[in-house]
Amino acid sequence: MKNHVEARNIVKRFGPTVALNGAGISIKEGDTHALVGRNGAGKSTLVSILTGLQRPDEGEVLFSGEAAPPLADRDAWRRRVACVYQKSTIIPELSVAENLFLNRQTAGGPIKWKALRARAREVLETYQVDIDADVLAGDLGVEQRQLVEIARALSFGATFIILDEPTAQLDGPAIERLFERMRALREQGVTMMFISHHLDEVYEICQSVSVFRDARHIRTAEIDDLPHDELVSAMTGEATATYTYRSRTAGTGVVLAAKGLSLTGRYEAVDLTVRSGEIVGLAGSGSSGKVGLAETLVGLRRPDKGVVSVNGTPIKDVPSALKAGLGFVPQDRHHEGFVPLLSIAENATIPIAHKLGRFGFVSPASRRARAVEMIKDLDIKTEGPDQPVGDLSGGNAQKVVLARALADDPKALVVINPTAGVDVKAKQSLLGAVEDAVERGAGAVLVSDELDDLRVCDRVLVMFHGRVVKDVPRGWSDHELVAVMEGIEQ
Ligand SMILES: Nc1ncnc2c1ncn2[C@@H]1O[C@H](COP(=O)(O)OP(=O)(O)OP(=O)(O)O)[C@@H](O)[C@H]1O
Repeated sequence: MKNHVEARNIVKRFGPTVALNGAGISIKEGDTHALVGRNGAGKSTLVSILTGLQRPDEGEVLFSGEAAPPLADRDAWRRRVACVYQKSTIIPELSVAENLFLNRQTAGGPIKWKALRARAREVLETYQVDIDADVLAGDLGVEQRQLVEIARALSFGATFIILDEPTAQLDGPAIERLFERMRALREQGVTMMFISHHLDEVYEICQSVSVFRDARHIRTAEIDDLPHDELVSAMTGEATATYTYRSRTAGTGVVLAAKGLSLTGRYEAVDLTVRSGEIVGLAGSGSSGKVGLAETLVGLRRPDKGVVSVNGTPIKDVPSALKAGLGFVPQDRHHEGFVPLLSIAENATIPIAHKLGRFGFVSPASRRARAVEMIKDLDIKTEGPDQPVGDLSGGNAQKVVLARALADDPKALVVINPTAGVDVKAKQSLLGAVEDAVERGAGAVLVSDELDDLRVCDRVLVMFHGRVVKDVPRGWSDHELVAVMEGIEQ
């Protein structure tokens, strides 16, 4: 079989950072090929080069043995390759039909809306996407948005699709549906590159894999020839021990409490207490209400009924929650998590600004010193504390968000999917940092779609259709927890 896609000897620099250093990839026609590597290894940079969004400083890209088109010829690129990005490129204010035909070269003249809608319906039908072309894209969930993006990609004629962490925001059943679709696409001859930090997914859906480390290509193998531990050591350059979950005894002081909390359409009648020295997990499927509940606990949402108190103080919004001693990692780090133009030092230390200097003055030196400490603790890959967070790789930006939540030595901590987009090894430092904070006396709520994250919890509250249905103590099996999450068992 010929190679469908090849990148050879790619060098890409961003100022002093070498994001790709002579790296390459070669993907066989019809393969679903994984690209794996630690945060900052250069995966997204390769994606931007393979999709013609960035020009490499050196090296070349070939499609079916032919040189890639000039960067300016967007349509020629769209016919060869498409990408479903981590961050949706769908425009929420437009309808699904408009999104499908966005940027498409038309014969000129005014847009014919009726014809456009009809063509959109045809595209959706061809690719078996069961979504109304007239609805606003902003009203679609993550899963549906991805399907629209995939249909859009295929309708340009692309036979190579890159899926950049497509599962990061999906729950278990939605991931399975995505995999079903990927298998069907593969049967139709579509070649795919799949990026994920979940190695079990790589083993489930891919036939071959390339590993990048520190801007270089390390290894390519058939998936069956590369056992899990070898894959992890290719990624990290060392043997990595499995995480040891620590045991602890909760204190008596309640640091976070909710009583009779309800928010119409999201969750109902929730009572919750978190004590100092304990981690309480919140688990449930996408529609369980867990994220809505967590967002209420931090003051991002106002409940219709009930009260939340942090350290005994009732809160009404985010500032009052922070003042009462809360630290939190939001679900959508791109919107609420950090300020991209500010440096790591500034982002990571915003909540401790009042502690670092006297009379409200934060000395750049102490801010820098604290940031350097956090960069080391959380293993953030960066040029240094003065680098803007917007320039960091996705996973490293996520670490800055956690660093910020922890900076003020919070009494109560609420973290929503803190390890999303974070590599295998870095996950351990993040979970370790949460466990450290709890050992220092904080109480934490950890909301996660990942069973491995939930294992650090002393108990897990499982939500189903807006209600807490079970309080599961430590020591559960995957099967047991999933059965409760899916409403099969109580
Ligand atoms: N626009 C930019 N300006 C400066 N540096 C950048 C820019 N984009 C990427 N980098 C740097 O290039 C390196 C590679 O980043 P890249 O986003 O490709 O990593 P990644 O493998 O996709 O990581 P992740 O798993 O966290 O998404 C990182 O050190 C990053 O900080």
